[in-house]
Amino acid sequence: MTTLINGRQLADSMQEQMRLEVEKLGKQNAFPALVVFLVGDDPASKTYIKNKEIAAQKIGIHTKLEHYPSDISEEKLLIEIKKYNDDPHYHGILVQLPLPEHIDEEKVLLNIDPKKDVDGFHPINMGKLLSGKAEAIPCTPYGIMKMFESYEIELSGKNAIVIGRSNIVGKPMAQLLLAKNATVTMAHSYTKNLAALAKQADIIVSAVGIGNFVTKEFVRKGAVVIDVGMNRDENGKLIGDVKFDEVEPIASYITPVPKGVGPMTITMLMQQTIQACKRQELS
Ligand SMILES: Nc1nc(=O)c2c([nH]1)NC[C@@H]1CN(c3ccc(C(=O)N[C@@H](CCC(=O)O)C(=O)O)cc3)C=[N+]21
Repeated sequence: MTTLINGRQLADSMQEQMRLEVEKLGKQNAFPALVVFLVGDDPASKTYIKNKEIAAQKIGIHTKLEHYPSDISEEKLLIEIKKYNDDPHYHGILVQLPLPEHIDEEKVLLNIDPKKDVDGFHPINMGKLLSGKAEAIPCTPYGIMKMFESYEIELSGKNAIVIGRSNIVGKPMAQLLLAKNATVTMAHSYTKNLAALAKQADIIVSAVGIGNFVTKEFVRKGAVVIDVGMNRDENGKLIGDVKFDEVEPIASYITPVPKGVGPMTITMLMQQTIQACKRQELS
């Protein structure tokens, strides 16, 4: 029997809790607000941002979109970010990635006030994640941890493999699993015998960005399979990294795409905006 991890449903119930919390905060004169920077017109980025706005509206978080043409200079972008660092009405700042080639992503992230870094991408927050005392945690891995918690999936002593080593998903995911006492393998494009390695794992998290990459050869009977992929097939349909139809019968738990990890990413962003607001307004 395979359990489908319903990210959409978990996201909805968490967002309803957050709505109540935001209502209470309002009575204390604290109104969570998030600014989202979008540079250029990448259609995928626009979809994500639209979904963030829908969630924020449901919860009662104020959002503002700062949309710039793709040729904005790095200097100008940094000036715009600084304005929000200094604006006490905004508690969270998110700069949608990826940025155009001519802008140094690391420099931009370094210029967000770490207190307002609701993505957890600032080097200070990434460093704190390593020491186990992070305030902001990258939203996708954080949302996956909430899925494990909600479905009571045991991590301690389990063999987990994270496929993909990006700063925003793979690396923080591995740290969070490690903190819950999993034995973590990090795999990437240079890893040898990947399918055989993955087949030893109790938990597989795939964040490679290649459709149908994880086939049944990767999955041991009863493994937990988490699909972070957001890929398009030849017809433009959204698909994950996992070849769902053949992996689903083997897995004990599996996330779908869409309505799996994606909605949880957005939910955790909202949660961290609320936390940032509380820290900035109530202390
Ligand atoms: N600074 C920054 N922070 C991010 O958190 C960030 C980012 N940059 N850049 C891009 C990635 C990707 N990401 C997603 C958000 C929502 C869905 C989402 O809503 N997915 C829906 C469907 C979306 C669709 O239909 O295309 C689902 O899976 O059900 C997916 C992916 C956030 N990211």
